[in-house]
Amino acid sequence: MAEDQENIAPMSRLPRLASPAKPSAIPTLSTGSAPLIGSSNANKRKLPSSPLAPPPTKRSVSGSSLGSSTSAVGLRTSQRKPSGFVPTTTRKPSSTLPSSRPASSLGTSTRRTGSTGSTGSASTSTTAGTARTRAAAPTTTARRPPAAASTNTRSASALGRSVGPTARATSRGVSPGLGAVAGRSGIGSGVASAAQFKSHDGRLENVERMVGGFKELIEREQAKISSLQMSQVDLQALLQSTQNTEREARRDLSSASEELAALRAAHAREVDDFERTIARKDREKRGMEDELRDSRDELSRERETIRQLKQSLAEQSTQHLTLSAQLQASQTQLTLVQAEVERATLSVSSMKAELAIGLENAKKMEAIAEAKIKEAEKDRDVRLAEIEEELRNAETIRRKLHNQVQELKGNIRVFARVRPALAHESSSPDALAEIAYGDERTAQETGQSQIVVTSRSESATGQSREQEYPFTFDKIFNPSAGQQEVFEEISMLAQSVLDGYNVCIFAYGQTGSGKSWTMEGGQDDVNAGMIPRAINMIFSVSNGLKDRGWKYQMEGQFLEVYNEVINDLLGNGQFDTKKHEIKTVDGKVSVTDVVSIPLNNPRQVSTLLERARSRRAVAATLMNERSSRSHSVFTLKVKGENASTNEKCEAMLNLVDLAGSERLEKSGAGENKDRMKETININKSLSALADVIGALGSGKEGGHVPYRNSTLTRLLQTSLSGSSKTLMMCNLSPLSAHLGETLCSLRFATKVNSTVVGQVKKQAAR
Ligand SMILES: Nc1ncnc2c1ncn2[C@@H]1O[C@H](COP(=O)(O)OP(=O)(O)OP(=O)(O)O)[C@@H](O)[C@H]1O
Repeated sequence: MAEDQENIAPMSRLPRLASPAKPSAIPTLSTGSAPLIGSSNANKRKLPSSPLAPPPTKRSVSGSSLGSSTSAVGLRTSQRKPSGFVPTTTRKPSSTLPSSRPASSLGTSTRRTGSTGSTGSASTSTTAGTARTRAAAPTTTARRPPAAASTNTRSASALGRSVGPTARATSRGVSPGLGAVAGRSGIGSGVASAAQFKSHDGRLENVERMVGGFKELIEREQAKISSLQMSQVDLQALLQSTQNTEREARRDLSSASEELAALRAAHAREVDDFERTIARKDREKRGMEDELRDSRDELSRERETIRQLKQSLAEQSTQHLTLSAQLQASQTQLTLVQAEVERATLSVSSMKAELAIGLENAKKMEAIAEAKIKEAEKDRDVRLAEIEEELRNAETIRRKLHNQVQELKGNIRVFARVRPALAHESSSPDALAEIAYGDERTAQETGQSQIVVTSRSESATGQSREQEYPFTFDKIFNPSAGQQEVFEEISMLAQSVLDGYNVCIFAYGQTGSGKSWTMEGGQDDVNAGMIPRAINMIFSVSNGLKDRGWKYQMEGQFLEVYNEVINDLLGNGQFDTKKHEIKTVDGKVSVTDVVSIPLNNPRQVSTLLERARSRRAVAATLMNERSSRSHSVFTLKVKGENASTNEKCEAMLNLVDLAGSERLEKSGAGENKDRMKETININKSLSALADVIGALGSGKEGGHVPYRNSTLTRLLQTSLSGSSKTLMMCNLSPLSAHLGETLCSLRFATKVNSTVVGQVKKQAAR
């Protein structure tokens, strides 16, 4: 049954394979055999992947018969590209031509053929297994073509056997099968069966022919496969050897590379060493060059030195000759000198002996002299003490005499001073007044100086009238007298303050006559006025009196009387707003609330004067651009104490710069009420001063003296009383235009000069 089924199965398939409806069996078979061919072509299909594979057009041009075309294709391919397989297989030996693949493919194709043509799968499997076994054989026996041929023969016979039984089975099976079919159909139609048998036979023949063709084809393919396998083996061997060669080459290359790297490193090291060596050599070379240069320089210097030495040697040789001659002469002279020295040595010895005796005598004389010097020094000290005593006595006598002279001269003395004409005033000769001065010698003999002022005028009848006005004073200074000359005359008076006498010096005169110049003077030392000079002198004398035991304390104040009101010129602020009153306590006049500055040196005085000057009320008038419209009073209070003689004294020096004494119409103040008031007050105070002096000069003991008529006379009361020494400096203008005022001043001064005021008294400190 199984066998029948096996036989029937192929039969049922055959019509599909070679159906009469399909006139062309080959095309049908070729379609049905596609797997076989495809299997064969599977190998071929891989070939086109090779660059050497034939173009597909050629394959399509193959013949219409499958066997012939396939064979032709296979043959053409193998014939056309016998060597083309080598590279292809060489490239893809494992994928393109696996050793087991042909067998497998063949087996597959055989199986399919078997499944197509045979009726039993067992036989097909066996055939296939045989085919696989045989197909595998060429792999191992690839190098034995005859064996392959026999294998092909066996394969072919195997195929033949597999086909044979099939055919036989078919022939056997058909009959029973057909019989059974015929039997079952009940139609015993011999004609139809015979025709079918004939048709089957024809088909079988065709199939057998095709099988024969397939066999040939398979054999050719197997031969090709064998040759390919052989090529593959060769190629694999070649590949193996190539790989080995490559590995060796790589190893060689790697070792060569390592060697090359080592060589390069060594080379680099050598290059570095070489470069370092070159650099070192360069440095050495430069050093050597420098040394060479130095050596050359040294050599040239040495040569120069040698040349100079040679020259010097030549010169010295010449000198040597000269010196040798001189030496010889000197030696001769030395001999003479030595003889002389010997003689001198002898005389020195004798002189030394004399000197020793002389020294002895000198020492004795020195001792005597020292004793005499000490004696003389003692005598000198005694004498000095005597002289100092005499000096002190003389000083005391001098001061007594001085004061006696002052007393004899009278306690009010009058000096007159004519200022020089200023630059702008002496342009015309008529500008100056005619003023004559008495003889200097006569003045020294008599102690009185004369000044004569000549006044020229015309009478009503037109006759020229000339009148001389002579005046005599204690001292008259002409325009050429300087500040120092004037001060020398008043210094003894000012110095009296240190002896305890009140002293008052005031400058009187019209505006612009030189009062301020006389009292304060200019800024420099040469032109310094009476105030700074008197204070300097007092400081200087007081310092000198320190040796005689006197110590002095001094303080200064500076007041101004303006319009009968007292201003403190040393007060605080720009203007003095305090009201000051004059009080008389114990016969001493003092002013309330005024600043009194202790003075320790003359520099403080100059600062004080400057401060007072800046605060002083100065108003411009027609007469003098720096006209002072107030009286200024500088007071220096002096307290002295002598510890050795236990004497004490206290006195004050008043230095007064009076306001201008001109008449009202001359000052030009008539047009200005303030100026008029100033002038009235100035004239009032000056006339009060004249009245006081007149009263004092009247000689009436205990008579009334109008001190209270003006602030000025009240302020100067102490200095104007009989107990003080007073000096009036009458300042005069040299201008003819001021002649009238000059005569007025001279008359006022004469009045004062004629005043004899009591006895000067020394002020004892209380
Ligand atoms: N002896 C002198 N030598 C040189 N110049 C003098 C002399 N006396 C005065 N003068 C000059 O004359 C001018 C007037 O002098 P000063 O101001 O002293 O006059 P005064 O009498 O003080 O006037 P006033 O009353 O207005 O203050 C000043 O310019 C001063 O420098």
